[in-house]
Amino acid sequence: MSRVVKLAVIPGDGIGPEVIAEALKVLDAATASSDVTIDTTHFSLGANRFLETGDVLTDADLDAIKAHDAILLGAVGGVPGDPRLVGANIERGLLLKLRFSLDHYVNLRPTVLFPGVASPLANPGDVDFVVVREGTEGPYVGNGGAIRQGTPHEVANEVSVNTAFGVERLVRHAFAVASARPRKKLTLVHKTNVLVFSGALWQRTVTAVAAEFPDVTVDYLHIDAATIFFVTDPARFDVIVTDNLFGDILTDLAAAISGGIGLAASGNINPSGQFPSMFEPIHGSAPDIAGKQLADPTAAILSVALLLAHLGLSAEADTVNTAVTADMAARTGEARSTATIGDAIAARI
Ligand SMILES: NC(=O)c1ccc[n+]([C@@H]2O[C@H](COP(=O)([O-])OP(=O)(O)OC[C@H]3O[C@@H](n4cnc5c(N)ncnc54)[C@H](O)[C@@H]3O)[C@@H](O)[C@H]2O)c1
Ligand SMILES: CC(C)[C@H](C(=O)O)[C@@H](O)C(=O)O
Ligand SMILES: [Mg+2]
Repeated sequence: MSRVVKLAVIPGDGIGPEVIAEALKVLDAATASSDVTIDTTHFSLGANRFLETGDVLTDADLDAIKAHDAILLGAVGGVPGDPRLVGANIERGLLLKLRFSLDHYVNLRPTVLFPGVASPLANPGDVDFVVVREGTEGPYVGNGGAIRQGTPHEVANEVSVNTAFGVERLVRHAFAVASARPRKKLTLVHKTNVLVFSGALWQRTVTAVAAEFPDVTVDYLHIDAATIFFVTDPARFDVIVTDNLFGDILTDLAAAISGGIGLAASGNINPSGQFPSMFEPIHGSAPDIAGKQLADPTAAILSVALLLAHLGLSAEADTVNTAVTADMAARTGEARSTATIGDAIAARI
């Protein structure tokens, strides 16, 4: 009997719809001859929707999205600084609201330097690591405020919230990821020398959970030193566990050293399965290249592979990864449109 997967698709803004069109093309190809039917529902959400209707994410939208098995998102957000979007809070009111409401506490961001892909580093070595970024806490929670705004005496606070519950469940997940990989190495990245309260909680939690995973080697780096090693010796990393903000910044850097932001995929995972997990390229809506077919859809396509693997469709996920790997190996440096790359990858399936 055929399995039906209900997929919520949020193409979003800017290059989002362009890369999602290619991701869906590849998803179609990967599932065409399997016994899985992907039943997609498109949700028109993002800065454009806000400008048209004033809505960001209604309760009805959220309820409808929750009724799906998984979510595929392109990118949301307008031109940074667009005065019409000031106060709209698309990133917090939409993207972060989805991550928080659907309890996406694991933000999984793999980095692989694929054969044939050029890195800006002279000697990158064998780059193959995964950042396990916390997704529901840190300075992202919106615990802050400002007084005397707009005056020379303004005080603005943005509190980083770290709970024992939130840190422990994420750290345990990261250890499980590390334990399942050949090198079995986990690096905590933080700033324990300055962020002494949250740092102590993260450090203590890693030490405690390590006892459950004696096969995993544990390492620690301060965030500033980690950025050095990302550039000088990225092959040293296997699994990195870190907080929401450090993970955000590190994964754009990870993308840059492994061939560019157009190749970097991610999964916002709710491990319990209570809510649908969400898969998206790490990049944003790239207003500077939107509508020109200049965006690389590979990150969105690799996000489809993560989605398929998460749904237990590992054969289909492998098919997508193999097609992308072959396409990357065959890249000559010649510019190709977004659709040309999508077509080429779909054709390899
Ligand atoms: N997940 C998301 O929806 C998400 C993520 C990041 C940023 N944003 C939002 O997107 C908007 C633009 O943000 P930004 O400019 O800081 O970051 P961005 O990732 O959109 O763009 C940064 C640079 O990378 C390039 N780039 C991005 N994706 C690319 C691709 N697939 N192929 C080739 N080049 C690509 C862009 O052209 C730009 O030069 C903002 O509103 C921001 O808040 C959304
Ligand atoms: C748009 C923004 C809220 C988001 C984040 O900071 O998590 C983005 O940069 C990302 O990396 O997915
Ligand atoms: Mg980011």
